[in-house]
Amino acid sequence: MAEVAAAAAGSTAGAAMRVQSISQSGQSRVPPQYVQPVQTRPGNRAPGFDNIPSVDLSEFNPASRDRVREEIGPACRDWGAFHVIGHGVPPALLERVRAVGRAFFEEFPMEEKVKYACDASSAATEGYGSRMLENDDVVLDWRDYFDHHSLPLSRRNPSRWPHHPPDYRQVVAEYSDQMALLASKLLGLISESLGLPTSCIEDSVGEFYQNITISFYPPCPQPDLTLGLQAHSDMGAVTLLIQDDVGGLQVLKDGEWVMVQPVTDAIVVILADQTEIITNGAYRSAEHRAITNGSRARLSVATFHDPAKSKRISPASGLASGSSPPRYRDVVYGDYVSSWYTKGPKGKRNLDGLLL
Ligand SMILES: O=C(O)CCC(=O)C(=O)O
Ligand SMILES: [Fe+2]
Repeated sequence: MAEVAAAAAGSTAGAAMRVQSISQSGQSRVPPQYVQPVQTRPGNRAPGFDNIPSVDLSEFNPASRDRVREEIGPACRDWGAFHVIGHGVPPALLERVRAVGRAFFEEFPMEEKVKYACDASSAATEGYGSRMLENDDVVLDWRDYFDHHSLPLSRRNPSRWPHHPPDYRQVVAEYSDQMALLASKLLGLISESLGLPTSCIEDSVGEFYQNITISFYPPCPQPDLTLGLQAHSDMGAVTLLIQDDVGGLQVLKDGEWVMVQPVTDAIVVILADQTEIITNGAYRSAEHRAITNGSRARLSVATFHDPAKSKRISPASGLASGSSPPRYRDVVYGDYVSSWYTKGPKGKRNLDGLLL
């Protein structure tokens, strides 16, 4: 342990232990804080499904809109997560954002990385971090990350983002804009697939508060005992995620963990909790987690689209009236976020707490 502590000593703010430092120290066992209790360990793969569903948005025009809606509806209802292909975001940009992320984690020395450390004493601050929750009694995730506050533009300050490689900031800014456009297009289709006006869900969410989190999961000496990221659903409206070819994202489907197999150039769409509330439970947020890998480092880039903290979220009137009353209590989004960070995700317990 002394070596691990020494290897992690490069961290300053909050003295957070960096998973990458532990991984590089070459220990054959993970420190005890990373060992999951038996019931949440990765276990065996579910035999039932090879992958989450896939929806092709190419040739997206008024004539194909019906087909796309018909595919998106069941994917949202039965899974809450699906791949989109033919999404119009240039594959070179997806590759570039993965490359700049990898460069930060793998080419920057630790003493440079920690200059960007996020404020470990409060939740979801921008920068380089290793712990999602402040609470000390939780099992730790085998993950380091960099969180960027990217939209609205008033929150975007690229001077707080890594300065290397030289195009890091420009790539992340361009990626942010492309993801917001795609999120808006998807929320429109998702609304239509429920018979709602195109803008219904986006109007309920309001202006997007977008964060981009690049997660880095270093090789783990005990992948059977650990999780890269504990089971959770995302808090906001919709998450767009890309991963590399290592794979490790899993989605819970009918009580079994299904591997999200990497699909070249695809983007994973993950419905988040506010969309479940707005659709009055017609569409469910996806419970998901990341497992670790014994030999290869894995990188993912998750782009979250959330309401403003002051926004009150409630089921859409078109889905919660007459014979189908509201199934969720209204919530001010900022209160939802505070409670999520205080209690921790434990699957979907925060959303379940709003059920009427
Ligand atoms: O790395 C992944 O695949 C999952 C990331 C994720 O779920 C998150 O950041 O909320
Ligand atoms: Fe997530």
